[in-house]
Amino acid sequence: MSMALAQQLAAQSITAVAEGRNLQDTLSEIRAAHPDLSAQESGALQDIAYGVQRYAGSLRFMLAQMLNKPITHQPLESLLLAAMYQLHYTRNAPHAVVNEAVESIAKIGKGQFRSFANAILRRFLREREKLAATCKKDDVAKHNLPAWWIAYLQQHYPKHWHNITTALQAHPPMTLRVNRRHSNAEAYTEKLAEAGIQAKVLDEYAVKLAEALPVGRIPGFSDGLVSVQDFGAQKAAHLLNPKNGERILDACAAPGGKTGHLLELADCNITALDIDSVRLSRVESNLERLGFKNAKLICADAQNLDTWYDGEKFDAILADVPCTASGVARRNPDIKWLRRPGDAGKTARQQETLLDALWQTLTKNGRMLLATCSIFEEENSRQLQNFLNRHADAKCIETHVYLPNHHQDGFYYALIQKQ
Ligand SMILES: C[S@@+](CC[C@H](N)C(=O)[O-])C[C@H]1O[C@@H](n2cnc3c(N)ncnc32)[C@H](O)[C@@H]1O
Repeated sequence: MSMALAQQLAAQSITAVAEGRNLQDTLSEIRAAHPDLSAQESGALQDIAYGVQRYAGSLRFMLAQMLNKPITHQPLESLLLAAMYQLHYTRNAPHAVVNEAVESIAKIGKGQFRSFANAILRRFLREREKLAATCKKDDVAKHNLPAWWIAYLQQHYPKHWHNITTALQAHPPMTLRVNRRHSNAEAYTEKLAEAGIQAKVLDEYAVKLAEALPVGRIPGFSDGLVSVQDFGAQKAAHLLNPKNGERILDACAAPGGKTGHLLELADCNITALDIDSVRLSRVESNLERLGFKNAKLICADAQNLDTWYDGEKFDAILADVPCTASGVARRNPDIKWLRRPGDAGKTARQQETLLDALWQTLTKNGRMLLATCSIFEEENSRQLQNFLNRHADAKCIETHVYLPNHHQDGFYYALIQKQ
């Protein structure tokens, strides 16, 4: 494999995120432009690209400690960060990492950065333990979160903020939901053990793998025996509690993790809606894999009722509305650096319009579950309160805040009933 290529492409992704672009989309574009990447190169690209975002606070801080003035050339900084990540967090041969990065950097501009890059990376090799120790003195470097985000957590979660920051920089767990129509967590864990895969039972139908695996290696995945779904996300369908024969709307359904779970729980009539046709096609393939053929899939903007609603009310609605995704930032670590302090307020206003439209389609005594994968209160408790203030016929039945920890991501749920 060419380490230089993986490093260069990862550096491209670091530059893209620094310019405000989403990492996942950027990596899809990079892969599409390099169809000949080997599986190993693609894996290395993924590891460096995600790793740098996960630890960008400390990597940038350590880089700054070695500079007299900030680097203003983004591609140069990106290649240095990619190499520093490899030196500090991977087992790649250090001298190969440095040599490849210096050669790539030498090709930037007129080659004026070669000796500078060589000096920086060799110094990092010698002094990285000492530099890493200095990260403890800087909050952004220590928690790998922007200062405003740390301040927000300290203010809103005075008892838990430290655990949250620790969870947000860890690698996310890989959790499976066992399809109750076929098996359960105990029995499936035995199947995993036979395949030499270590796992822990979290509840009757949830299993956490000791290590993340490609889905192709998960026994029974392609036959719908299990789905990959975070433990916190698995709470949603239980809270909505679907019953046989009910008419249920999954209003923001893609990629269909919760749609499949609702159908595993009851033989209900599901309408799964999503604004994004590409993402909606993933709902279709997920349901097909699980063997559910009767869901009605609609590509539409849920708030434009004229375009999709047939006038027949729903017994229950899952409103898994788009949000800042602050609760799942460890799965998409670029989010930490892309979000801005006012973003939760902005998404909350978009959610508001969506929730008001959906409320009109709910039957009397019906229930709507407001769900977000956020830990920002604007999108959660404040959103709920504002909703209750606007709708005299709405009553909150229960709320749940799941903070990110070693078992689950961060989620918020509010079950609201129509009076
Ligand atoms: C948090 S994700 C949903 C995750 C999904 N419920 C699951 O469990 O797999 C939010 C989804 O809302 C969709 N969305 C955003 N705005 C929408 C709108 N106005 N109408 C319908 N879907 C929308 C997005 O395309 C995205 O797929």
